Amino acid sequence: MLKHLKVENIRSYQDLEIHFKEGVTVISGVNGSGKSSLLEACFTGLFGSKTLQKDFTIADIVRKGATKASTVLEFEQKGNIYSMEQFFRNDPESGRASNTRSVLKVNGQIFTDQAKRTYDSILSLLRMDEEAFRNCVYIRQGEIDVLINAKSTDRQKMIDDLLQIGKLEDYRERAGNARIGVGRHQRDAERRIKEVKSEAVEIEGRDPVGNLNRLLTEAAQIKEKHVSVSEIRDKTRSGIEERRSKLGEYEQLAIQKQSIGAQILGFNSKNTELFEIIKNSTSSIRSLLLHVNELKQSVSSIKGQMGWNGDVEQMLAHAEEQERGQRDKLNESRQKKALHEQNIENASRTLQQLSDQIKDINQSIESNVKKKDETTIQIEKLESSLKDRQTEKLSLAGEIEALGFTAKKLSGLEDIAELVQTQQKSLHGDKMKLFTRREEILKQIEKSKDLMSKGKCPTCGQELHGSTMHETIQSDEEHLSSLAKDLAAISKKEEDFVLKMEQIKQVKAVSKKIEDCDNHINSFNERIYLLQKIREDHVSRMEEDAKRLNEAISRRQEMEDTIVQLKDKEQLLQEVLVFETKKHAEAIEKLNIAKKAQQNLIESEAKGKDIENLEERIRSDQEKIGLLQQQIKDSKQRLSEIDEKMGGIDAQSLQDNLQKYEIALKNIEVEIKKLEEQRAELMKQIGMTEKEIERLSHLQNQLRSLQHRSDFLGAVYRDAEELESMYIRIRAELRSRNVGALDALINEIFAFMYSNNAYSHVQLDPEYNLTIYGKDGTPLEPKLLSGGERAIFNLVLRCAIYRLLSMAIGGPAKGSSLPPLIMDEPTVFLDRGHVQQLIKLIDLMRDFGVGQIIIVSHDESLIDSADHLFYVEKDPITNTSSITAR
Ligand SMILES: Nc1ncnc2c1ncn2[C@@H]1O[C@H](COP(=O)(O)OP(=O)(O)OP(=O)(O)O)[C@@H](O)[C@H]1O
Ligand SMILES: [Zn+2]
Repeated sequence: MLKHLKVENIRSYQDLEIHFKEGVTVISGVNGSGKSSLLEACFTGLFGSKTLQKDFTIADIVRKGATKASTVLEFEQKGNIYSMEQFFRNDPESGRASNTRSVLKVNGQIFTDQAKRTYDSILSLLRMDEEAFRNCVYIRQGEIDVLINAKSTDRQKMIDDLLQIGKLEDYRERAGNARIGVGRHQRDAERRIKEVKSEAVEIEGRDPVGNLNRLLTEAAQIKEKHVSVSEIRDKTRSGIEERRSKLGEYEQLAIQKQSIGAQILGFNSKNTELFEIIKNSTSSIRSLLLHVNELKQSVSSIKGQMGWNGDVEQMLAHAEEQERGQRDKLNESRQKKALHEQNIENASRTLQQLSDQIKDINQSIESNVKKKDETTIQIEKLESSLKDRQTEKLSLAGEIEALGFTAKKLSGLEDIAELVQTQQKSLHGDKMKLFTRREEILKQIEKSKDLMSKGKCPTCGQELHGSTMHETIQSDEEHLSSLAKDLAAISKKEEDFVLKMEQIKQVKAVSKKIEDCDNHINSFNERIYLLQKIREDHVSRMEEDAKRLNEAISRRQEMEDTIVQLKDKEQLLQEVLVFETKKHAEAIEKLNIAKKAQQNLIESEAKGKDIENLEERIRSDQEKIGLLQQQIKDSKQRLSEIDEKMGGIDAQSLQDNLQKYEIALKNIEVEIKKLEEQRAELMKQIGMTEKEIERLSHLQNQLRSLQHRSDFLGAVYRDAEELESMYIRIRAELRSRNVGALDALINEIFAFMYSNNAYSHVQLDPEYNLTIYGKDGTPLEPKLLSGGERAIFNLVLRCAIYRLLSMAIGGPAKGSSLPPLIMDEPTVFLDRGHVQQLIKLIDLMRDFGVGQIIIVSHDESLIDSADHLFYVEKDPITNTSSITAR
C-alpha cells in the first residue's frame, strides 16, 4: 500500500507532498494540471529510470530549468514500512541528466543505496518488475486495453509471471541447459576413450618389451669390444711417445752443434776486428807526435820574438796589462773631446735662441707702433664727430629760444601741457552750457510769437495783452545777443589754447633731439678716454721692448766670442786622440801574439793526452784478443763431445718406426669411433622403447578413468532429463488449473460488469487466447470489439487476475495482501451505465482484498463515490502544479 509521496522538481511539480490512504482515492483536475505526473512520479519513484520508454529521458522528467530533483515514495508491506528514494541531477544547459542515487530504507534504516541492488530489492519485494507492474497494478493513461490487445504468448508469459508460474519455466530451462551440457561432456569422454584405445593397440602391436630386451644385449656386447680395442690404442700411443722423445733428443743436439759453430765464427771475426783497431791506433799516435813537435817550436819562436825569457802565462799577463793601460788612456781622451763638443753645441744653441729672441722683440715693437697709429686715427675721427654734435646742440637750443622757452624751463614742460589741457576742458563745458541756454531762449521766443499770432491763451482762453508779450520777446532777444558775444570770446580763447599746445609739442620734439645729442656726446667722450688709455699702454710696451732688445744684442756678441775660443781648443784635443788610438792598436797586436803562444801550448798538451789514451786502448785490445782465443778453444772442445753423442743414435730407423705406429693408431681410433656411434644409436633406441612402454601404461590408466567419467555423466544426463520433464509436467498442470480458474472468474466478473446484452460469455483457452461469444454463439476476437468494450474487457481481465492472485495468496479478508490498483482515466471510453458498473466493480475488488485503489479521473460519479478526493491545479504563470485535499 502506498503511504506517502514527496516530490521535488518532477515535471510540473516544484515540491509536492501527498499522503495516500486506504480505500478509493480519486485525483481530479483540469487537463494539464499535473494528475498523470503524480502517478508517473510514483512509478518512477519505485523503479527509477527503468520506467522511461521510447524517446523519454531523465531530463524530460526533471522540471525544466531545475538542476536536481528527487522522489521519496513510502509504502507498506506485511507490516514493514519501505521507503524508496531517488535522486536526479540535471544540467539544463547541456540537457544531460542522470539518476545519481537510489536508496531503499526499511523501517527508517538504510537497506541499500546502490542502484542495482535497490532495483533488485524492489523486484523481489513486489515480486514484479516495471513491466509486470504496468500490466497488473498501474493502468497508464491510454493503456486501458493493453492486456486484451496483447499477443497470446505475451499474455501467457505475463499472467504466468504474475502467478509465479514463470519460475517453473526458468527451472526447466536450467535443467534442459544442464542436460545439454552434460550430454556434450559425455560425448567428449566417449570420443577420448576411442582415441586412447586405438593408440594403445597400435603401441602393443610393436612389441616394445621384446624390443627392449634385444637392444640391451646388443649394447653389452659392444661395450666389451670397446674395452679391448681401447687397451690396444693406449699401448700404441706409448710406443709413439717413446720414439718421439728419442728423436727430439737427437734434434736438440744438432741445434746445439749449429749454435756453437756460429759462436766460433763470431769469435774469429771479433779477433780480426781488434787487430785492425790496434793498427789504426798506432798510426794515429805517430801523426800526433809530429804535430806536438811543431806546436812546441812555434811557442819558443814567439818567446824569442817577444824577447821574453820566462813563463808563457806571465808573458800573456804582461801583454794584457799593457793593453788595459793604453785603453784607459784612450777612453779618457775620448771623453774629454765629447765633453768639449757638448759645450760647443750648447753655446751654439744659446746663440740661436738669442737671435730668435731679437727677432721676436723687433716684431713686437713693429706691431705696437702700428697699433698706436691706428688708435690715434680713431681718436681723431671721434673728436671730429664730437664737434659736430656740439654745434648741432647749440643750434637746437636756439630753436627752443625762438619758440619762447629757455633751456632751463624745459623740465616743467609736462606740467604746463597738463594745465593747458584742463583749461581747454573747462572752456568746452562753458561753451556747451551757453549753447543750451541759447536753444531754450530761441524756443521761448518762438512760443511767445506763436501765442501772439493766436491772440489768446489756449488753456484758459484769456485775452493776451500785446504789450507784456512784446516786452518778454524783446528782453529774450537782448539776452540772446549777449550770449553770442560770450560764445565768440570763448572760441577765441580755445584757438589760443590750441596754438599753445602746438608750440609745446614742437618744443618737446626739439628737446628730445637735444637729449639724443647729449647722449652721443657723452658716449664719444667715454670712448675717446678709453682709446687714449690704450695708446698710452702701447707706448709703454714699446719702451720696454727697446730695453730688452739692447740686452739681447750685447749677450749675443758675448756668446759669439766664447764659441771661437772653444773651437780652437777642440783642434788640440783631436790631435791627442789620434795619438792615443795608435798606441792602443800596438798594445792589442802584442796581446794577440801572446794569446796565440798560449793557445799553441794548450793544444800540444791536449795532443799529449790523446796519445796516452790511444796507448791505453791498444793494451786493453790485446788483452781481449787473448781471452777470445781461450773461448774458441773451449767451444771446439764442446763440439767434439756433441759429435760423439750423436754418433750413438740411429735417427733414420727411429723415424721409419714412428711412421708405422702412427698409421696403426689412426686405424684403431677410427674403429673406436665407430663403436661409440653404434652404442649411442642403441641407447637412443632403448630410450624410445622405454618411453613407448611408459606411454602405454599411461594410456591404460587414462582409459580406466575415462570409462568411470563416461558412466557418471550418463547417469547425470538421465537425471537432468527426468528433471526437465518434471518441470514441464508441473507447469502444464498448474497452467491448466489457472486457466480453468481464470476462465471461470472472467465469466463471473464479466457477467457482473457488462450490462448490454450482446455477448453470452468469454473463453480463455489453455494457450491464453481470449474469445468472446455472441448471444447466437458467434466467436469474436478481442481486437474486433469497440473501444469501450475493450476497456470493459480489460478491467474484467485485470479484476479476474487480482481475484486469482488473492486466492493464491490465501483468499479474501486480508486487505493489505494485494497490491494497490492504480488507474489513469479509466472512464474515457465508458458510457454512463458502465461507469456505474465500474464503481460497483471497484467495490467488488475492495471486497476481495484490494486495499488501495487510486484513480485519476474527472468523472463526477467516480468523484462522488471516492473515499478521498484530491484536486490538482497548475498555476499557468509559474507552470507549477499543486494539490489540495477535498
Ligand atoms: N519536465 C517538465 N518540466 C516542467 N513542466 C512539465 C514537464 N513535463 C511536463 N510538464 C508540464 O506538466 C503539465 C502536467 O502534465 P500531466 O500529464 O500531469 O497533466 P494531466 O493533469 O494529467 O492532464 P490531462 O487531464 O490532460 O491528462 C503539463 O501541462 C506540462 O506543461
Ligand atoms: Zn490760461
